[in-house]
Amino acid sequence: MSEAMLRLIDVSRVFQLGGGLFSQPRLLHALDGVSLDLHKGEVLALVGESGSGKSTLSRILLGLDKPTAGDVLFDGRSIRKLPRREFTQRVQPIFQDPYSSLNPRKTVRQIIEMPLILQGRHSRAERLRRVRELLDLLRMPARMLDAYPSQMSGGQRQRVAIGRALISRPEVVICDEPTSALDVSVQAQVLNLLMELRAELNLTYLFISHDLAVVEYIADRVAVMQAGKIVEIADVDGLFSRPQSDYTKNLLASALVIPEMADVEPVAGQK
Ligand SMILES: Nc1ncnc2c1ncn2[C@@H]1O[C@H](COP(=O)(O)OP(=O)(O)OP(=O)(O)O)[C@@H](O)[C@H]1O
Repeated sequence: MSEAMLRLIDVSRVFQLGGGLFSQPRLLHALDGVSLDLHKGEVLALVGESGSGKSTLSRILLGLDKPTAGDVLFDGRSIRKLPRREFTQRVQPIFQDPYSSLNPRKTVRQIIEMPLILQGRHSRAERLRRVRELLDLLRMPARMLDAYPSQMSGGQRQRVAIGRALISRPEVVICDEPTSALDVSVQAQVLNLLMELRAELNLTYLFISHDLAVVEYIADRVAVMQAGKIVEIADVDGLFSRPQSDYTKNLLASALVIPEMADVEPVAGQK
């Protein structure tokens, strides 16, 4: 496997909860000595139950939060020492909810070109050319340029959020549950689009998801988190066919329960 684009070295993040005049604060170890490499060109999925630390890890990888201990390297350099502008150009997020992450008062064109405006290096014509190019890549018609988020479907909004992430030509994309707010029928289209874009643009993905079926479909490797630690990391086939830790085995077993049935009370007299 090729070199690490992002490398977490023994990263911890401790939150102080509560505490007052007469009580000590409680320390919550959201991340506890996590070391992890994201290799160039791979899709590394991060799974684990709610509260295991996935979002905290992604916020630290994006430089939106700082570790209490340890370091994060991007392309061999500590992100603490990288100019913020360079880092945000090369590492971009795609979040779960395209409804709240898009400004309802901006058009598709204005939303997608915003990162280029912030960079301040592109003429108006150059920005429009890049947005048009991206719409093509996103399989969206050029007439959508002037549409507002309220005029679009959930899938189209997530395509726009993907466009905004890709306009600055990043190398790494941190996808935090990018399809979980979408209808099942639209999820597959957006996942396929993400995979095509990865091949066309040579992208590297860290892909956070609760949905193990999605992970099995999209990932090359899977890291499993429990209570702030990585308990297992393996190639996707190995992890699904030969899970090593009890935690991973339980996670896979619970995913086999049909969600609709899990909430149904057994009928009296039946098991
Ligand atoms: N800003 C914060 N202040 C205090 N505690 C926090 C903060 N952010 C996260 N935590 C705690 O850290 C732990 C890990 O949270 P995190 O959101 O990273 O988990 P997660 O695996 O992403 O969960 P989910 O899948 O539900 O999003 C949780 O116990 C959470 O309550």
